[in-house]
Amino acid sequence: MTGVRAAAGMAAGIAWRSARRPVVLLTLVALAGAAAPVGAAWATRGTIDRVATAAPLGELVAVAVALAVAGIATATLPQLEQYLQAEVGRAANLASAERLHTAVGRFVGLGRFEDPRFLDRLQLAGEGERAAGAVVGSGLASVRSLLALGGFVGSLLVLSPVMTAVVLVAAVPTLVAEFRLSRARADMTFDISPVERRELFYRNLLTSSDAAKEIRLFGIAAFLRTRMLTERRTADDARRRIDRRDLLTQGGLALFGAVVAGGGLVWAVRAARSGSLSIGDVSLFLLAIAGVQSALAGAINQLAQLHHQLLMFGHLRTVVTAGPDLPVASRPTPVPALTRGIELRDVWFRYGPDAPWVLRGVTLTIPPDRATALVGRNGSGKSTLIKLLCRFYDPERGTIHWDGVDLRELDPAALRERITAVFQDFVEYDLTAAENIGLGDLTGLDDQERIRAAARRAGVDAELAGLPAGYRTLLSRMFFTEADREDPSTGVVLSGGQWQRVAVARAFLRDHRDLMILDEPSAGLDAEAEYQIHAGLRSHRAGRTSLLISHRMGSLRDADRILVLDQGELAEQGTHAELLAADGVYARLFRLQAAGYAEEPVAAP
Ligand SMILES: Nc1ncnc2c1ncn2[C@@H]1O[C@H](COP(=O)(O)OP(=O)(O)OP(=O)(O)O)[C@@H](O)[C@H]1O
Repeated sequence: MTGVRAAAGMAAGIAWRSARRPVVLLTLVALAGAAAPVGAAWATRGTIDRVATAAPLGELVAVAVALAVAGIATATLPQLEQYLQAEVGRAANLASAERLHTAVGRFVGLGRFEDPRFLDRLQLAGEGERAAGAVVGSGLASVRSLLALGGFVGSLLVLSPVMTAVVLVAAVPTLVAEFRLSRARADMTFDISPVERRELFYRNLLTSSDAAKEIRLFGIAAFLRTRMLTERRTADDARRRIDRRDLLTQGGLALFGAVVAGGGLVWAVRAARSGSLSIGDVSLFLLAIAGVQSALAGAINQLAQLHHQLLMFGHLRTVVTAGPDLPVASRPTPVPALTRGIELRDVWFRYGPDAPWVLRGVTLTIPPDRATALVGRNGSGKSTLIKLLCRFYDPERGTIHWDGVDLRELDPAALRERITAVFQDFVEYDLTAAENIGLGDLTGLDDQERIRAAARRAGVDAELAGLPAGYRTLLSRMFFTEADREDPSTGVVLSGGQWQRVAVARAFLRDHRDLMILDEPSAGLDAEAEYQIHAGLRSHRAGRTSLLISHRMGSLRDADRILVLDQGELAEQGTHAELLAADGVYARLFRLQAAGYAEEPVAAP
C-alpha cells in the first residue's frame, strides 16, 4: 500500500506541476458533476410535490428552472470533464516521459539493460508513463462519484435510515471484490510481460527487413509464426482467466445490486401507500437508489482503474527512484590527461554471480601515446575488457586506473568525454548521413566541414557526397509515406561496409580524445577500404593512445604493443616480432591466417 500511496503522490505532483490550470478546472468540474445529479433528484421531488399540491406558479417555475439547470449540468459536464482529463493527461504524460527517460539516461552502466526483470519493469514503466494523467483523471472522477454517492446517501437517509444502512452494507462486498480483481489484473500484467516480450521479439523478426533473407532462405517463417502465436496464446490464457473471474464477480455483484434495489422499491411503494412518503418522496427515493447504485458502480470502477493505473505508475516510480546502477563518487576526481596510460590490476569480471568468469586476474598496461592491439580467439574477453575501460561495468575484483586514478573515482560522463570508439556492434541511426557522423560530437553536428573531413579520413566522403541529397540524405528507408516510396532522394540503404565507414567517421569526428578504441573497425570492409581505413587510423593514432581489436592480424602488426588474451587471461604481450619469436598463441593465430593468403598452399602450423 505504501508503494501505491507513494505512486499516487508522485503522479499527483507531476500532474500539478505540469498542468495547474486544467487540474483546478477539472476539480471544479468534478465537484459540480457530483452536485448536479443530486440536485436534479431533489428538484424532481420538489417539482412533483408542488404539482401534486397545486403550489403557486412562482414556486413551480423556480423548481422547474432548478431542475432544468441541474439537467443541463448533468448532461454537459461529462464532456467538459473528458476534455480536461485529456488535457491533464497530455501534460502529465509528457512530464512523466521526461522523468522516465531522464532516469534511464542516468544509468551509467549496461547491467540493468541486460537484466530481464528490469527490462520487464521498464516495459511496464512505459505503460506507467501514460498513466500519470489518468491517475489524476480517475482520482478526481472517483472523488466526484464518491461525493455524488454521499449526496444520494444523505438523501436516502432523510427518507429511511434503515434502507440507507442496507444499501451501504451491500456496497462492502462490491468494494472488496473489485479491489481484489484490480490487484489480480495488475499481477497478471506483470507476470505475462516476459511472454509478451518474446511475442514481440518473434513479431519484429517476422517483419524485419534484416531478418527477411534468412527467414526466407531457411524457410523458418512458419516455425517462427508458430512460436509467436504460442506466446500469444499463453498471454491470452492468462488474460482469459482474469476475464472469467471478472465476469463472475461483476455478474454476481450486478445481481446482488438488483435484488437490493428491488427490495427498496417494494418498501417505497408500501410506504407511499401507508402515507408515510409523498409522491415526491417516492420519486426522490427511486432516483436516490438508482443514483447510489450508479455512483457506487462509477466510484468502484474509477477506484479500480485508479488502483490499476497506480500499480502501473508504480513501475515508473521504481525506475525513476532506482539508485545508481554503478556507484558514482560523490566528489569525483577530475579526469586527468592520459600521460601515464591505463593500468589493469588483477581484474576479474563475470556478467553475473552465476555466470562464468570472462576476465581472470588480468594485469596489463595500455601505454600512453602508443598503439596497442588486443588479440585473442572468439569469446576470449576482448570486447568485455573494452566495456570495463569505458566503465559500463565495474570489475568484480581488482581495479582499473586511468593515469593512476581508479575509474570508480571519476565521473563516468567525464571519463567518456575523453574516449572515442567504434564498437563491434555500432549503431546504424535512421538519420541523415551528416547526422550519423555528427552524433560523434554534438558540437560538430552542424559543422559540414568537420563532418566531411572525418568522412574523408574514413574513406566514405565521396560516397556520401554522391548520394541523392548528399550528406542530407536519410540513411534509412524506414520513415516513408507511400508517396515517398518511389523517390530515392528521401532515403537510401547503405552496404555493411559503408555503414562501417560511417561509424569510423563518427569516431573520427570525436577527435582529440585521449583514448581511441576500435573494436573490429574493418570487419566488413573490402581490401581497398580496409587499407584506406588503416592508413587513416595510422595517421590518427600517431602520438595518441589507441586500442585496436581485430581478427585481421595483418592490420595489427605495426602496433607498438600487442596484448594476447586467452580464455580471459593475458597470455602474451610484446611486439609482432617478439610474439612471433615466442611462438605462442599469437604466432599460431598469425601463421594460420597468413597461410590463407599464401599463393602456394602452405601446410597450416
Ligand atoms: N552482455 C553479456 N552478458 C553475458 N555474457 C556476455 C555478455 N557479453 C559477452 N558475454 C560473454 O563473455 C565472453 C567474452 O565475450 P567478449 O565479447 O568479451 O569476447 P571477445 O573476445 O570480444 O569475442 P569476439 O572475438 O567473438 O568478439 C563470452 O563467453 C560471451 O558469451
